[in-house]
Amino acid sequence: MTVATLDAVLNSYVGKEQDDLRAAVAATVRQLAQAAVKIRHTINQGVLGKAFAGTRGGFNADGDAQKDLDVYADDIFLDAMRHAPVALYASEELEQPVLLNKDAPIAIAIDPLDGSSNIDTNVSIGTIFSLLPATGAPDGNPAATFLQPGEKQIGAGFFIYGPQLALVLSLGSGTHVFVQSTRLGTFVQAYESRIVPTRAHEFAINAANYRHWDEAVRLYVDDCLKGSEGPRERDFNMRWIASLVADCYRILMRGGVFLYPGDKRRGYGQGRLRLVYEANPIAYLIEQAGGAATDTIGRILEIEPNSLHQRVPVVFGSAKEVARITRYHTDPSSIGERSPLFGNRGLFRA
Ligand SMILES: O=P(O)(O)OC[C@H]1O[C@](O)(COP(=O)(O)O)[C@@H](O)[C@@H]1O
Ligand SMILES: [Mg+2]
Ligand SMILES: [Mg+2]
Repeated sequence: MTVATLDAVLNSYVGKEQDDLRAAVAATVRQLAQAAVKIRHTINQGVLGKAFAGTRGGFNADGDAQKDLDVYADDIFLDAMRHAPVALYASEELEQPVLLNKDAPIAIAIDPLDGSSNIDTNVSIGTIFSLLPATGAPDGNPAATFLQPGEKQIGAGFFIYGPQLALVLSLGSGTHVFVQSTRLGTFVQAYESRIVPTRAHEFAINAANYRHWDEAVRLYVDDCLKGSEGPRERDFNMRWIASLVADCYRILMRGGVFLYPGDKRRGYGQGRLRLVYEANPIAYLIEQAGGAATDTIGRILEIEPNSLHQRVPVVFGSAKEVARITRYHTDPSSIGERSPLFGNRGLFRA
C-alpha cells in the first residue's frame, strides 16, 4: 500500500506553479504539525512530565481558569508560528493577538488546548486552528483581522491527542484525516475527503444543562430520548466527551449531531464555545465533509464576528439532523404530528 504523507499532500496542494499563498499555508501547517508532536510527547508523560495538569492560578481572556498545559501549548504554538509565514497569532489564552511578521500573508486563530477539563482524566484533548488571510487592520487594531466571517478561512483543522495523534485538515477541498506514524516519523493520510454519514443515530449535548435550555432544545432532546416510541420512531444513542475535538472526530467517523446551545445560566446566553477559534474551524471542517454547522438557526460561517473572544451557540453534524434542529427553533409545527404528550412532557420533566 502506498502511503500519502502530509508533506506529499501539502506539496500537491501548493502545485507546480508554487502559488505564494498556498506555499505559505503549507509551511504553516508543517510548523503546526511539528509543534503538535512536541505537545503529544508532553501529554504522553502525564503527571510524570512537567507542564501537565496543574492550575496556573491565572485566567484566560474569557475568564476560564488556565491549566499549565493550556499555557504550555500556547507557548509552543506561538513559538512555532514565529518560524512560519504568519503575520498575526490570536489565541484563546491571550487577550490580544500577537504581531509576528507584518508582511506575511496568514493570520492564525488557535485554541491551543481544547478540552482542558479532560487533561487530568486521560481523555482525548486537542488543538484547533483557523487560517485566515492577513488582511490589513486599517484602524491599527490587530484583532480586526480576526473579525472576518468564517467563510473567509483559507484552511482549518485540529490535532487530537487521543489513542492516536491525528490531524483533521481542510484547505478548501474536502476534509482529510492524517494519523501520526511513529514508525515513519510523519503524519500519514488515513482518510481522504471524509464524508459525515448522513443518518444520525447519536446526539451529543451536556444534558446536565437541561433545565437551563430553551424549549426548542428540550423538545429536540426529548424526542430523541423517546426513541422508537416517540416521533422519531427509532432509537438514539447519547455521547458527551466534553472535548469538542473528540466529539467532532466521532461525528466525522460515524455521523450524529453536537449541540452546545445558549442557555439561561449567567454568561451562557451564547453558549460556551468561541466563534473565531472553535466554532469557525469546526464548521469549516464539517461543511467540507458534507455536514452542516449552525448557531441553531443560521450558518456559522456567515456570522460577522464582533470580537475576538465572542461565544456562539453551536450545532453541527449530519446535515439533515442539523436542519431538523433548526426547524425545532423556527417552525416546530413542521416537525410532524406531535401528540400533546410529546409536546409538553419530556422524559426529564415527567
Ligand atoms: O464542560 P462543558 O460545559 O460540558 O463544556 C465542554 C466544552 O468546553 C470545551 O472544553 C471548551 O474548550 P476549552 O477546553 O478550550 O475551554 C469544549 O472542548 C467542550 O465541548
Ligand atoms: Mg476549546
Ligand atoms: Mg482551550
